[in-house]
Amino acid sequence: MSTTKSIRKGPGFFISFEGGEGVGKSTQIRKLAERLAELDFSPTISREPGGTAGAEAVRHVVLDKAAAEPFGPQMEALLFAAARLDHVENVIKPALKRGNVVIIDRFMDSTRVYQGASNDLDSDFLRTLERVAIHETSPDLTLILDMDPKIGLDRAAERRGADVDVDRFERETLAKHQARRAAFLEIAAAEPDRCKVVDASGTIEEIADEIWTVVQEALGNAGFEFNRSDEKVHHS
Ligand SMILES: Nc1ncnc2c1ncn2[C@@H]1O[C@H](COP(=O)(O)OP(=O)(O)O)[C@@H](O)[C@H]1O
Ligand SMILES: Cc1cn([C@H]2C[C@H](O)[C@@H](COP(=O)(O)OP(=O)(O)O)O2)c(=O)[nH]c1=O
Repeated sequence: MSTTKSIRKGPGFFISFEGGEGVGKSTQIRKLAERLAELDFSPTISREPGGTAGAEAVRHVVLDKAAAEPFGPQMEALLFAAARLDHVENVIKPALKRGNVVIIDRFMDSTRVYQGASNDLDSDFLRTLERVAIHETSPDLTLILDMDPKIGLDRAAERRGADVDVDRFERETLAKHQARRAAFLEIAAAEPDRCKVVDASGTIEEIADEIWTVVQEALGNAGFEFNRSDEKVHHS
């Protein structure tokens, strides 16, 4: 374990992880958090929908097929936005203000991709909700983990075990998951400064190394200093 101290300048740094089901977001967030902790960055880690008591309550409802399906797409989009607003105000903004690195498992791009695919919602409505929910708190860096959704769904099924029911978004057809993959890649192409696409089909360590390279560079560009940035951080 490195004893290197990092020097923080100015506000914190906001990283979101995005991508389809089972692409390895939680696994990679854990890995990144370990490496940041070794440099004394003590990251704040959270997920969406969720992260506060209110947002976790929304999560419980919105990911439950039986409970949420009758709501329809508008109410669903409003609930995701409500959960996000609470999370931004009570967790994300305060942590950034303290100078923390904040890592969130899914954020506004998931709404753009998942709710944005609904033909019943116009883009102005979603844009307005996004503005209301996040204000100016958009990620400094978004890591889009990309791979063939078939592999991700198989991994997610394995993780869950055969006896547990799938959540309502995982149930959908492979074609829908392919369309979401394309939608995430479109966002990345439209916002190349914020979004970096990471090939998520390699081993856990290969992907973690790639993410670490991207994050170190982004933090460096944002004015964070690593006292010994050329030294590879030892991790087990
Ligand atoms: N690179 C990888 N290769 C093989 N299995 C992986 C890899 N990354 C994650 N997994 C496994 O796939 C499953 C889904 O990973 P997870 O990180 O929970 O994905 P997500 O958070 O994107 O849904 C877990 O069982 C995890 O251990
Ligand atoms: C944050 C967010 C998630 N979702 C969906 C995507 C996921 O299917 C689900 C969250 O489930 P979760 O189990 O957290 O995701 P993962 O499959 O990546 O481990 O909610 C939306 O539809 N809109 C949103 O704004």
